Amino acid sequence: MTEPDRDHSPTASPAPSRPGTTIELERVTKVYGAGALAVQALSPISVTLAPGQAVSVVGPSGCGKSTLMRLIAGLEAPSSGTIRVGGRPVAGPLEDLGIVFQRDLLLDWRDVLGNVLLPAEIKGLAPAAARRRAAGLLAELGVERFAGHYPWQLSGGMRQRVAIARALLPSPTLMFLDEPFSALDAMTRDQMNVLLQQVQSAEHVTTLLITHSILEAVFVADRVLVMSGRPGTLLDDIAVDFPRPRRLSLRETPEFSAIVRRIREQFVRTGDLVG
Ligand SMILES: Nc1ncnc2c1ncn2[C@@H]1O[C@H](COP(=O)(O)OP(=O)(O)OP(=O)(O)O)[C@@H](O)[C@H]1O
Repeated sequence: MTEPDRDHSPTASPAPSRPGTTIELERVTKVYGAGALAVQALSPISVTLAPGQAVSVVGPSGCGKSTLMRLIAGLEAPSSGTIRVGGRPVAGPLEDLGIVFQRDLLLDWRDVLGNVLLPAEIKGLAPAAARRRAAGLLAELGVERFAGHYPWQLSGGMRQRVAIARALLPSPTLMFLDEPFSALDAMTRDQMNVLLQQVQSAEHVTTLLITHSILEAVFVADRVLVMSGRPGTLLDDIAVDFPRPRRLSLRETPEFSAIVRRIREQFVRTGDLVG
């Protein structure tokens, strides 16, 4: 099925008035297992993400990107160091968080609207307001015409749009995306990059995007964290202040290319990329 062709207005549904949430990491490490079988996934990482900031994390396979995300989300505990979200130490799974994975995990027996409304049912949100919010998000993501379709009737890109709408339904202040577009074809992925930065701006949600794609990392984010190979630590922290909304033609500019080159050069230096 082809992607719907429409103008994705970032103002299609009202942005929440709350700002995103601050994330602070102080000398966070993670070791899996013990003794001879121990795997040091993360070396000490210290970083602070500002409310509403869109941050990409890019790094070689196995460097601990997903581990970092799971630690911040409270799905696993760090081996040492502290993580604070909204000023409070993370002590368990965060509630005020929408997560999008590479596999969309949509329920095949629920239509699109039913999938998007799932968090409202789980959290006991007011049904009428939840339906209004769902309709606004589906419009913002360009899939409102598919509200009554089932996931198996949608393309991969449309399924991920629905997964993003579902993650954002309760208006979380945090959204984490772990390789959300890596299973999509190149053109759909480009389109999803444009859409994601529009939605992120409209929703003012503090966003963490885990990706292998340097182009995607730079295009979508206000800031790119570059990680070294395992044990992962921060090699670089780059501000990306191109105005929004961004168009794909941004990728052709010398300024964009300079940031991409800077990141590539780090990986060539560490031997994670052939120069
Ligand atoms: N539950 C676990 N038990 C043991 N080792 C683990 C566990 N989870 C991750 N690891 C190891 O920790 C390291 C980092 O894994 P992680 O999945 O965070 O990396 P990643 O950068 O997200 O990788 P990829 O880009 O390939 O998805 C890897 O060596 C992995 O094998």
